[in-house]
Amino acid sequence: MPTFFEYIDVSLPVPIDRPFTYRLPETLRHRVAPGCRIIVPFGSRKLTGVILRAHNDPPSVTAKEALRLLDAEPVLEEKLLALGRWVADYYCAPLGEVLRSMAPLTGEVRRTRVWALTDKGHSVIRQLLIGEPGNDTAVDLLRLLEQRALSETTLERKFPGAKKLLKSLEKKGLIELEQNLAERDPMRAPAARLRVEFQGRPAEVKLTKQERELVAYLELHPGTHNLEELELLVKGASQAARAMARRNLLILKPEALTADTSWAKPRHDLNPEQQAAYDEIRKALDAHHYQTFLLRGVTGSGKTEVYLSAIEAALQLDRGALLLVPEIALTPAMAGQFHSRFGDQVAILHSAFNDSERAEQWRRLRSGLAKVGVGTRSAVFAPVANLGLIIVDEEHDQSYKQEETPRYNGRDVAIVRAREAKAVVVLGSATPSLESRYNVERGKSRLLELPVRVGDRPMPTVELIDMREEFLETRQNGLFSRKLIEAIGAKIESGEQTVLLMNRRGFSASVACRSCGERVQCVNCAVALTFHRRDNRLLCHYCNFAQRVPQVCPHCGSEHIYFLGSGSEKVEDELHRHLPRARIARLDRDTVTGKNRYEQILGGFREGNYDILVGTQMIAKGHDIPNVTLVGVVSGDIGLAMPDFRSAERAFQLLTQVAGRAGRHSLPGTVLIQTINPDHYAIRCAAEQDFGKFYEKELQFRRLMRYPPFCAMANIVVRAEKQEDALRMSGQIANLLGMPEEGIKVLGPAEAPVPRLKNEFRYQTLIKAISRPKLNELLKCLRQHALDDKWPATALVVDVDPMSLL
Ligand SMILES: Nc1ncnc2c1ncn2[C@@H]1O[C@H](COP(=O)(O)OP(=O)(O)OP(=O)(O)O)[C@@H](O)[C@H]1O
Ligand SMILES: [Zn+2]
Repeated sequence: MPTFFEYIDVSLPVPIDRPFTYRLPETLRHRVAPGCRIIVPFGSRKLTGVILRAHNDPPSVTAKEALRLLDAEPVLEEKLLALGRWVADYYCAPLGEVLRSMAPLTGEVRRTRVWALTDKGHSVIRQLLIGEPGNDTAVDLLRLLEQRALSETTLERKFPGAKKLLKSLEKKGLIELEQNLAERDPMRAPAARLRVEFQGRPAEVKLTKQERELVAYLELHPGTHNLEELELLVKGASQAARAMARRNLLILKPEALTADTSWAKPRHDLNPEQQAAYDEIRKALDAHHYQTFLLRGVTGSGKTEVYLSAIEAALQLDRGALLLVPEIALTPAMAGQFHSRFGDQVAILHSAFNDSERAEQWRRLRSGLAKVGVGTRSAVFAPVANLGLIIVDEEHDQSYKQEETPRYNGRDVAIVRAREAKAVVVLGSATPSLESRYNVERGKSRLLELPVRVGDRPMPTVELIDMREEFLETRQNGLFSRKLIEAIGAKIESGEQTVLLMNRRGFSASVACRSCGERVQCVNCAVALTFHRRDNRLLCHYCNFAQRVPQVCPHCGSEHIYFLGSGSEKVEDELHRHLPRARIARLDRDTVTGKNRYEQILGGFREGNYDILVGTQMIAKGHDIPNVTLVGVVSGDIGLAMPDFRSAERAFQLLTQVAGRAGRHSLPGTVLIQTINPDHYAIRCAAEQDFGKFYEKELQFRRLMRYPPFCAMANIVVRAEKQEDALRMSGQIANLLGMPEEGIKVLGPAEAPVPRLKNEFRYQTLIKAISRPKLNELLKCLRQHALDDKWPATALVVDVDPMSLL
C-alpha cells in the first residue's frame, strides 16, 4: 500500500448516486483515509463529502482539486462505512445522503455559512480602492472580513442593515458566501482542561438565570463535561459553573482525573425469569457470536433490569454496548438511570441535541472514554468501539423508522450492524412487531419471555365499555360513560391516580357545515383542520397551517358551522365539568412546548400534584408510576379504520401499552376501554392482554393478504406541486411497472390516502414482492428513471419496509 495518494473518491450528499473523483493538493496526499470528511467543489457550491477510497488511478476526465480535509482520523471507520453502504443499498437511498445522516455533524457544517473576501476583495482592500468612495461602512466591513470570515448574523449585529450592503458587495465580486468549516466544526476537540461534575439538582438554593440554564443542561446530560465545551453549549456556563463550584453545588476538577468515576447505585436482584433471560444473553455474549433475541416481557416485567445486567456483562468482557430507545422515552430520568449504573461510561445521544452536544458524545465513544451509547434511532450509527451488544427497547415503536431519506429502520440496521460485529442483539417489547415475532418462527431470532410482572404483581384487570349500549341506555352521546366517570371519581376519593388516553390532540376533530356538509380543510393538505380552543384557531396536524374559525362556511356561505369529533383538549375540559374537584394535567404536543415541559408535567404527576393525567399516546409508553391504579381509554377505536395494513397492530400495541401503566406496584390496577367495536380482535386481544392470540390472528390476516412479513414491501410516492406533473410522473411509474414479473404485485398508482400534503399532490404505488432482491432491483430501476428523466430531487419517495402508508 502506498502511503501517498493523488486521488480520492468522495461520496457527496447529492441525488446522483455515485462517488466523485477529486485530485488531492500536495499537502493532503499523505494524510487522507477512507471515512474522513473533506470539502470539495461541486458545480458552483462547496460540499462536505466522505472519502470512500484513496488511490492513484487517474480518472478519464480531469479531476477538480479537493479543498480542505476536515478530519485527521476517519469519522466513519471501515465497518460503519460498510454499514452505510448496506443502508444505501437496502433502502434505495443515495450513499452520500446516508453517510451524511450517519455522521450528523456534517449537517452543522453545511448550515453555518459565512461571508468571506474573494481574491478580488482581498486585492481591493489591500489597495483600498473601494467601489463607492465615501462609504465607510463598506470599507469597515471588508476590513473585518479580511481578518476572518463571519456569519451574516454577526455582521448584522455589528453593522445594522448589513444585509443589503452584503448583497451589493457580493454583486461586485468582492465577497462570497462560504461554508464555515474549520472554525465551527464540532468534531474538533477543544483544548481540554477543567471538567464539571454534577450530581443532581441542589435542593432549595437560589440560582441565577445562567445557573438555572446550566443545571437544566446538566440534568439532561448526566456525567462530567469539559468546561470549555459547556461554554459553547450553554452561554455563560463557565461563569455559572465557577460560581456554583464555590458554593459546593458542583465539582470542578482537572480533566485527567475523571475517566474512572463509576459510581453504581443499588439495584434489584434478578428474579428467576429475568435471570433465565439474562443467562441466555450472557451465553451468547461469551460465545462472541452474532445472535438476535426477542425479549417479550409483559408490561412491568422488569425488562430494563435485564438490559442493565446484559450491558454490564458486555462491559466485563471489555466490549461496548448500544441501547436504542424510542424518541419520547429518552428523558433525563432515563438518562440518569443509566448514568447512575454506568457512570461516565455512558454517552447519551439524542436527535434533539444540537451538533456540538452530539459531537461531544461521539468523541467520548470514539476515544473509548465512553463504552455505552444510549440514544434514539440515529444512535445505531454511534462509533462504539468493539461493539458486543445492541439493545432495542420497545422494538415495535414507530419512531425507529426515519420518515425522510434515508428511510431506514434503526432496529433493522441494528441487526445488520450486530451481525457484522459478531455482536448480540436484544429486541425488547411487551408488544413485539409482527415481523420480529415471526422471525422467531423462521429461526432468525430466539424468543426470551418474561411472562409475569415482577414481585408477583398481577396484570391489571381490563373491561370493555360498549359505547353503543351506553348511548341506548342514556340517550346521550357523551365523551364518558357513567362507569368511567364513577371509577375516576372513586380513585380521587382514595387518593390514587388515573391515566386517561385520548389519542388525538385538539378540541374538536374537525369543523363542518350543516348546510353543504363540507369540512373545513387545510389550504396545503387534503385533511380536515382540527379545532384548538385554547388559541381559538383551526390547525393542520400535518403542516401546522393555522387559521381563525370561519364565521360562515367557506364553501356555501351558510352560517351553520358546527364542530364534530373530539380531542384531548376537550377531554380535559369535559372532565373538569364532571369532576370539578379533580386536579388534571394534560400531556400532548400542545402542552409539551419546551425541551423540559414533558418531564415537568410527568414529574408533577409522579409527585402526586395531579389526580388525572390526560394525554395522547405520549402517556402510553414506558412510564412506571406507582400510584396509577386506573387507566381509561376514551376511544379505543381511533386509528382502527385507517387505510393502513398496520392499523390493527398499532391499535393493539397502543391499548396494551397504556393498559400496562396501571397497577405496576403494590396496588392492583384496573383498565376501562370505551369502544364502539368491542368485537374487533385488536381490541378484544388488548383487553385480554393476550399477545399470543393477537399475533396468531394478525398473522393469518397478513398471510392471506400477503402483507409483511409475508412479502417485501415498498411504498412509492410521487409528489409535485402541480397535479399534472404528479400525474405524469406516476403515469411513468405505472408504465415501468406495467407487466410485473411473477412474484411481484403492484397496487396503484392511486391517490395517496392524504392526496395533497404541504402543497404537493401525491400519488402512491405499493409494491409487494416475494423476493427482496427482485424488489430492490425494481426500485433501483425506478430511481434511475427519475434521474434520467430529470425529475426534481424530491419528487420520488421510495419507502422500503414502510411503517406508515399515510
Ligand atoms: N427483580 C426485581 N425485583 C423487584 N423489582 C424489580 C425487579 N426488576 C425490576 N423491578 C422494578 O419493576 C418495575 C418495572 O420494571 P420495568 O420498568 O423495567 O418494566 P418493563 O418490563 O420495562 O415494563 P414496560 O414494558 O411496561 O415498560 C420497575 O419499577 C423496576 O424497578
Ligand atoms: Zn396542512
